[in-house]
Amino acid sequence: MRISLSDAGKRFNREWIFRKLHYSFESGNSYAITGPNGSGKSTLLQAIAGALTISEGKVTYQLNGNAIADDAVFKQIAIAAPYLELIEEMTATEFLSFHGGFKPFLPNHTIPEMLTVVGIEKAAHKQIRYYSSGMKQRLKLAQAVFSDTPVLLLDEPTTNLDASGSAMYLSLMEKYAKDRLVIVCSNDPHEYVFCSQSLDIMGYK
Ligand SMILES: Nc1ncnc2c1ncn2[C@@H]1O[C@H](COP(=O)(O)OP(=O)(O)OP(=O)(O)O)[C@@H](O)[C@H]1O
Repeated sequence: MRISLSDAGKRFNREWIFRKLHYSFESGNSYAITGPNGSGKSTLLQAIAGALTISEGKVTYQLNGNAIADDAVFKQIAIAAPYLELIEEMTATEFLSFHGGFKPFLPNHTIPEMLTVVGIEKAAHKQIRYYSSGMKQRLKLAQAVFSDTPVLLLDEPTTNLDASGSAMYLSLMEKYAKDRLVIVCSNDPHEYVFCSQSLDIMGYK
């Protein structure tokens, strides 16, 4: 998978968040998008995900050398981000099962196994509304990381996680980031320690 931005720019009202961004993201690599609070990391990630229309330039997607239509892109991308809501009325088991109906999970991974890996197996049948913020974050990571997609987008992946949760996240990356295209938006070097490439959004103002 290859995601290319050419001359990409995004403006909210009169303010350019980023501009003249030429960059290609390729499978087998992990990228960090860095920059201070409010600099536009999440905005850029949303543009990469195809969830936000850019104001100028182009975002294109290629799988094995073939262009992917914009409306087929979502099947290729899994994302975990603070602004993406869980369905609070569901249990974690129901939520992952519902999600798996749209986007299959990696083969040979059952829902109980996924919940065990992220450490919330005891709450498998508890409604998400009663989860702590760290438990919700663990569920978001499970949903994204175990999706069978070539692209994995993570915005502030260790938000609300304790030390064991942060270690769990890094071991997930060690196991499930290889061969995929992973992009992490972060201010915290611990979250992107495994990334080989980094893009400082302040260079595109
Ligand atoms: N829908 C919107 N309408 C107007 N302005 C917006 C909108 N979304 C984001 N912004 C602005 O765009 C800028 C970049 O926000 P963004 O959330 O992308 O930054 P960030 O680098 O991810 O920040 P943080 O590190 O705090 O998460 C901010 O000034 C923000 O107020």
